[in-house]
Amino acid sequence: MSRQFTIRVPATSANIGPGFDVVGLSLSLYLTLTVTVPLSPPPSTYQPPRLTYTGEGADEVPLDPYKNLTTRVALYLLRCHDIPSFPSHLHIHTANEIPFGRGLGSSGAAVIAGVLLGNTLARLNLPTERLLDFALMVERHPDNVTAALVGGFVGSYLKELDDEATQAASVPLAEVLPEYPPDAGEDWGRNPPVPPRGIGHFVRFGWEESIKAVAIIPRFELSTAKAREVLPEVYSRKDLASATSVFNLQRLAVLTTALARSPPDPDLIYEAMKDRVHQPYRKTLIPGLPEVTNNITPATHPGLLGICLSGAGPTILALATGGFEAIAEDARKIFREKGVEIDWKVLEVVGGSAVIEQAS
Ligand SMILES: Nc1ncnc2c1ncn2[C@@H]1O[C@H](COP(=O)(O)OP(=O)(O)OP(=O)(O)O)[C@@H](O)[C@H]1O
Ligand SMILES: N[C@@H](CCO)C(=O)O
Repeated sequence: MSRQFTIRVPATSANIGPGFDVVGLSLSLYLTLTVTVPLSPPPSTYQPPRLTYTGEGADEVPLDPYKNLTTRVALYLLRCHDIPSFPSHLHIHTANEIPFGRGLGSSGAAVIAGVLLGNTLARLNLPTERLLDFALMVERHPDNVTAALVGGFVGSYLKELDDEATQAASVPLAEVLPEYPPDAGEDWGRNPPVPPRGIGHFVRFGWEESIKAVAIIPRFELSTAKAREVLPEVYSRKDLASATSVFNLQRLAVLTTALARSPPDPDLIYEAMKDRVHQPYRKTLIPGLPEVTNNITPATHPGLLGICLSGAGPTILALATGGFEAIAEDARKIFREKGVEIDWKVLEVVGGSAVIEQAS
């Protein structure tokens, strides 16, 4: 006899141009975990989870449960609730459609899957806001994880915490997700830091359902860490006064409502999806980025609404109501001139994560 449940987490695109670290959109590519928990495992010795995996990232993802991001996050949640280890003889099969390191929120999805895995295994029934606290202890910008958890077009901020809570939320990642010893047994030493309550806050914006997302996905990986390293450590006073921050704030304020309007207005949205905070710096890592975003416009490509870098890149996200193939194939030509090959998909904006218990 066994208990079986499935966890399904969508891909996400963060930023949508001006909303750096603020907005995210959940998209119809999924990370799916099928979890089997034996109800009466052999009594003899403890057996750690057995991981199997198919799909995107299969050639690089660790199958050791003490090294894999999803299971390490699940163990973090369990240990914060005084549960020292996974149930014995657990089997977790992952089927993944979200490419790694492309700006489609693969790590955010893996973190949310881990939080939901811990929550469901231990039947903790934590509310969404508390699940988000745990996710934010691992992935410290809220845009991807919030959209992956709650779904849709979402804006989020991190609450200003008091000194004690700020310290608790800023512990090094190595303490949240320690390197477990290779001969991991029952005794892990002291428990990891429990997240303060109410770190992340969010709101779901409206979304006009005729708008689809064309993901133009270069065939190379770019880690978020590397794409954050190229951002300036300090923005100048001139940048903050006008050129950068006001430019982005003006556009973001318009964008959050413009994407809910029917029919969507391409002139308004194309301009509102421009950015000066992160994309100009990331072009050094993504050959063809400015050429694609400047040359594919509503005037040249009817149906296009706006175009931006997806998350930390290298994927380009085009929001459109039609003309998908022309948008993607013209982007392909521009990228090819720079020596970059791409794949593309038309994605829907979807709901958030789901956990489905199978009747046993
Ligand atoms: N399903 C998964 N299982 C385990 N680890 C994963 C999984 N998906 C992603 N990861 C880890 O996350 C890394 C990619 O994270 P990274 O933040 O660099 O990019 P991304 O999340 O795909 O893009 P972005 O944050 O810009 O949307 C992978 O190299 C891998 O280490
Ligand atoms: N807001 C993040 C998203 C990537 O995880 C960034 O652009 O770096």
